[in-house]
This record gives sequence, structure tokens and C-alpha cells, in this order.
Amino acid sequence: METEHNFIIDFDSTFIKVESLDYMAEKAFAREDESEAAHLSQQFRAITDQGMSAEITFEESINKRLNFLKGDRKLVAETVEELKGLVTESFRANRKFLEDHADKIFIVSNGFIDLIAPVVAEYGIPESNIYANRFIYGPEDRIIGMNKENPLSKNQGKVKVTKALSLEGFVYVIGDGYTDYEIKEAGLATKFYAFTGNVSREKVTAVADHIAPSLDEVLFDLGIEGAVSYPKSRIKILLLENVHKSAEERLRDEGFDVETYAAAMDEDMLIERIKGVSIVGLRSKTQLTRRVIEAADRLVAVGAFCIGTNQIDLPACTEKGIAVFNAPYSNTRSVVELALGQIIMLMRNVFDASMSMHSGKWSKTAEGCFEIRGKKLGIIGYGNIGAQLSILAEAAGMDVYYYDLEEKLPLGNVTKCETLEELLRLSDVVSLHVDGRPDNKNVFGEKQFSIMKDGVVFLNLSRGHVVDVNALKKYIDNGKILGAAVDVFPTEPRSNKDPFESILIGCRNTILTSHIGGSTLEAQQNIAAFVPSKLINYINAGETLNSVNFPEIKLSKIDGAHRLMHIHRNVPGILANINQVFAKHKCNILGQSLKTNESIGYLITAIDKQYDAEVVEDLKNIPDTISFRVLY
Ligand SMILES: NC(=O)c1ccc[n+]([C@@H]2O[C@H](COP(=O)([O-])OP(=O)(O)OC[C@H]3O[C@@H](n4cnc5c(N)ncnc54)[C@H](O)[C@@H]3O)[C@@H](O)[C@H]2O)c1
Ligand SMILES: O=C(O)CC[C@@H](O)C(=O)O
Repeated sequence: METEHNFIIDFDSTFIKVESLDYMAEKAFAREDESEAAHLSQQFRAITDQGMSAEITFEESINKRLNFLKGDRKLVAETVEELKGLVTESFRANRKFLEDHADKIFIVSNGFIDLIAPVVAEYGIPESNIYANRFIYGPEDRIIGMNKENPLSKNQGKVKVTKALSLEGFVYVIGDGYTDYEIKEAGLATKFYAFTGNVSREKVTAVADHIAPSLDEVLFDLGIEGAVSYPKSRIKILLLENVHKSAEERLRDEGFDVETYAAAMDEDMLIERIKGVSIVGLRSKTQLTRRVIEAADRLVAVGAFCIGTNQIDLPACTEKGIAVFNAPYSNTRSVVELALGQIIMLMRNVFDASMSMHSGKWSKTAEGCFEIRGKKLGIIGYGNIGAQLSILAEAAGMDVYYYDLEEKLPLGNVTKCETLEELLRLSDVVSLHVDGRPDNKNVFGEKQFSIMKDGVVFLNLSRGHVVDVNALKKYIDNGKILGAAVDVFPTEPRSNKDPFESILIGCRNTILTSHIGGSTLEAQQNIAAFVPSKLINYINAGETLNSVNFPEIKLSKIDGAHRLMHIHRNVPGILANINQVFAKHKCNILGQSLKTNESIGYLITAIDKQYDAEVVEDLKNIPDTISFRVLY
């Protein structure tokens, strides 16, 4: 970095996540009177905000607050220890930058050096570079005031201090408050960065030269190498279909720019809205078609917040180097519990009985009602859900059979059927748990229903297109099927506001549910933890473990290395071409991992930080390269 870059950095809500004086006041109020603490803290914070947004003068704000506060040296020391853990993520991550340039970094704050110095010292910033107020202590070490002659206790204090610093070269101011902007307004700074990582004030962002949600953004804007190669605040994530709030929070906390939309979007809308989006999160209703994928100009990853990925054109994603992740286990238990409950309800004809009670008709009968104990359950698709259902059903006394295209380990006492027909001929209950691959379209139709036992109970909680619903209706209507539960449909509404249409509406002893097999809070929370972690690992480290369409790679972190991720078509000789580039530029390779699938290869190479910038260009230009990125 050029020597003439100077940084004036605010402390409260910029270097640290909170307002230190407010934070200390809260602790003081809680000490005095727990019941009044929240109320007093709120009043205290309101005064801070008035000062920060220039509603009252800064002097007024600080005087008012000090009169309010009851503190002592012990409280200050305790607060400092806690503030050390509240340093803003991007400052924490850029410790090296702060340490390396500590002599050109000035903390100019209207806060108190007593709270600031020990915190920033951990990042190499000396006390001589801190300009702030100081508490005055009285008897028993109580805070009785502040040094009023310090310019930082008065209006325009930051301006006066900066002027006195007489800095040479460029001066960059980073802060969340209007008082930070005043330095630029006074003509003393080259650029004012409104820091919005912790709090965003309209009055301040409106006058900023640049809005910076993180220190990474400032460094990126200035072309200075920081902790990350690309600021996460520039990575846009679009979360559709009401995914659980905690996913949004997790991704926001990580620093991404997250936008949410409660329903699925139709193709044209998605084509419009996916522009500029790097990651899209969806559930089962959003059709990520080839057209959408082709229109996506920045998409690098897709998060399916569910199990099924049949709604995503996986080959199109792979061809474009877009990694897809899902949550293969998180909602399986919820589906299984619903299926088991439905089997019992259908065997007892509960839904028709309940409908008749709702219409004022008492109908007590044992006709057509059975226990599940000793009945034969036939599971088609013995995957994660099918296998779990077999365990619970067996525990409830059912005799379980399964049929799967693949060789599967039978759990408990279940019996494998060699053919679908064999299973259909013997089962009293048939439950479908196959995946949504295109080949499974209408695999369950006229022929399969016709060979089932009379009085069979039928469930589909897998995918709508797997069953021919016209045939299903025919066999419910003619009485062959005793009862059915259908959770998934060939066409489903995009949101709760759109109408539901199906020929199954009104069918006897038929439970229709709105694709809610996995819709429990537990499942949604689990998914919201699982999928973001995969997306974050992919963005931060290039890891693809559990990806649906990418070769799986995890390369341990190597200090002092840059990670180069190369996605290419799987053609002969490409690894040799890549390594020739490294050899030509004399790169020191510290680690390398390549995995391929039938269509693409994914190579992560860790190289020593010192390398020729042309390496990047040469790697991008290798024929059959799909995409390339560098991670610090
Ligand atoms: N209703 C819901 O809300 C909900 C929730 C979660 C999952 N699902 C769906 O449930 C289904 C099962 O999920 P899973 O996690 O158990 O999937 P899985 O991939 O673990 O298991 C599917 C199994 O079906 C087998 N299979 C595929 N086609 C078959 C066929 N034609 N005949 C026989 N076996 C076949 C596969 O070999 C595999 O073992 C999926 O379609 C999934 O999308 C629905
Ligand atoms: O929640 C959803 O939209 C889909 C649930 C389910 O079908 C899945 O694939 O996990």
C-alpha cells in the first residue's frame, strides 16, 4: 500500500458492533435496578441516536448521557473485556491489514479512550493514534464527568482533531455517524465511507461517497488486499418460497446481501430477478429451468432448501459451473411421521367420519375400519424416507416390504421384493417414496393400481408427477382403494394465495395436503442451518461436499496461500494445461485437489501468495474453462 493512505476510523458501531457507552450504561443500570434496566437503557439509547443523527447537538447528547450514567472503574474494566468480543467481523478478519498499517490508522471517536484503547491495542493500534474523550473519576473510583476541554466533547470535535493531525496524502474516513461525515464536509478527507455493517442511518448514507457494509468493501474499493478476495456484501442472495428466517439471518450475519421473496416466481419473473444474483435459494415450487439458468449472469450456486432437486435443471447448472446443494436428511423424519399418521387415519376412515360429524351427522361404525397391526406395508423407494418409515411402521406392528431400483440394506425385519408387482400384489398399504427423476413420470398408473389388492390404502408423499392422478381417482371412485393420502401434485400452486385445482378434490376417504410432508418447524430449522452452511463453505473455501451436481472436494486451509478454483469441461489434457500455466509462472503449489464427474472437472489449487497476476488471466483462457475464481 502507498504510504500516503491514512484511515480515520470511528469506534462505536464501526470498529465494534455496539455503542460502547450505551453498552456500559446497560450494564450499570442492570447493576442498580434490574426491573428498571430495560426502560433506562432505552432512554439512554434514544439520546445516543438523537446525537448520531444530528437531531440534537453532539455536546447536548454526551452531557445528557453522562448525567444519566452511574459507573466506576470496575465497570469500565468489565465493559472493556466484553467489548473485545464485540469487534465487528470484518475488522476482526482484517487484523493483518490493521496491524500492518497501524501507524496510518487513527481512531477518532466521540467515545472514551478508557473503553477504546485496550480493544484496538489487540489490533496493533497504539494509544497515541486514538483521539477520544476521557472519563474523570472521583471518590471510590466513580465516574464523575469527562475532560470538557477535549474538542471531541464538543460539536465539530472530529473536524478539529483531524485538522490538527495535518495528515499528508489521502485521508479516508470510515464511520456510521454524521460526525464522521463532517470531516469530509470540512474538506479534510478524500472519501467518506458510511459504514453500515452494524447500523445504517439514512442521513449518513445519503451524504456518503461510498456505502461500506464491511471493512472488506472499503479495502476492495481502494484496491488494497484484505482478508477476502471479494467482499461478501457484493454477493447477492435471493431466497424464494419463504425459507425459514434463520437461513436469512445466518447468510446476512456472514455478510451477504440477502433478498427474500415469500412465494415461487414464474419463469419470466425469475429471469428478470435473477440478474446480478450469485446464489439463489428455493424449495420445491420454483422451476429453475435452462432458460432461467441461461439468463443468470452471476449465478455460482443454488441452495435447494428441501430434498428434491427435480425442479432444477441440473445438467444446465453443471454446464454453467453452478454448484447445487440440498438438504438430503433434514425433513425426512417429518415426512415419515406424517405418513404413519395418515396410514392410521385412512385405515380407520377418520377423515370421512370427521366430515360427517362436522355436518352434524353421528356415524358410529366399525365397518371398513382396521388396525394397522399385522397389516402389510409396501414401501416403494427404500431411501432415506422409505427406510425410516419401515422402522416406525414395524415398531407399530406392521409387516413391512419394500421395492427399490437399487440394492438396499433391509433394516429390522423388512422383506425385500424383487419386483414392483410382487410388492403390489401383497400389500395392504402402499406408500410411495421414490425420488423425482424424470424417468419416474407416471410410473404409477392404471397397470399398477389394477394389480393392487382390493381395499388397499395408498399414499404419495414423494413427487406429484410420479402418479397418474386420473387412474388414482378411478380406483378411489370404484372402491378398490379404501383410502388415499396425497401430499404432492403434478401441478402445485406457487403460493398460498394461488388456487388449488385437482381432480382428486371431493374424493372419498382421501386426505389432500398441500405438500407439507416436510413442513414442520423442526425440519425447516434444520434445513435453514444445513443449506446455508454448505453455501458458505462453497463461497469461502470452494468446498463442494454434499453437492448434488458437482464433484465433491474439500481442501484443508493452508496459511499464506491463495486458492484458485478452476471449473472446466471434463476433456483429456486439461489438468496438464493448467499445471503448465503454474509451471510457466513458477508458482509454488502448496496443495491441489481434482475431482471429475462425467461432464465437468473441479480443481482447487493452493499456491503461494506471491504470484504473477497473469496467472489468473492465463488460467481463465485455457480452452474448456467454464469458470474460475480466486479466494484469499
Ligand atoms: N412431501 C414432502 O414434503 C417431501 C419431503 C421430503 C422429501 N420428499 C420426496 O420424497 C421422496 C423420497 O425422498 P428420500 O429422501 O427418501 O429420497 P432418496 O433419494 O433417499 O430415496 C429414493 C429412493 O427411491 C428409489 N427409486 C427411485 N425411483 C424408483 C422407482 N421407480 N422404483 C423403485 N425405487 C425407486 C431410489 O433408488 C432411492 O433409493 C423424494 O421424491 C423427495 O423429493 C417429499
Ligand atoms: O418444502 C418444500 O417445498 C419441499 C419439501 C419436499 O418435497 C422436499 O423435497 O424436501
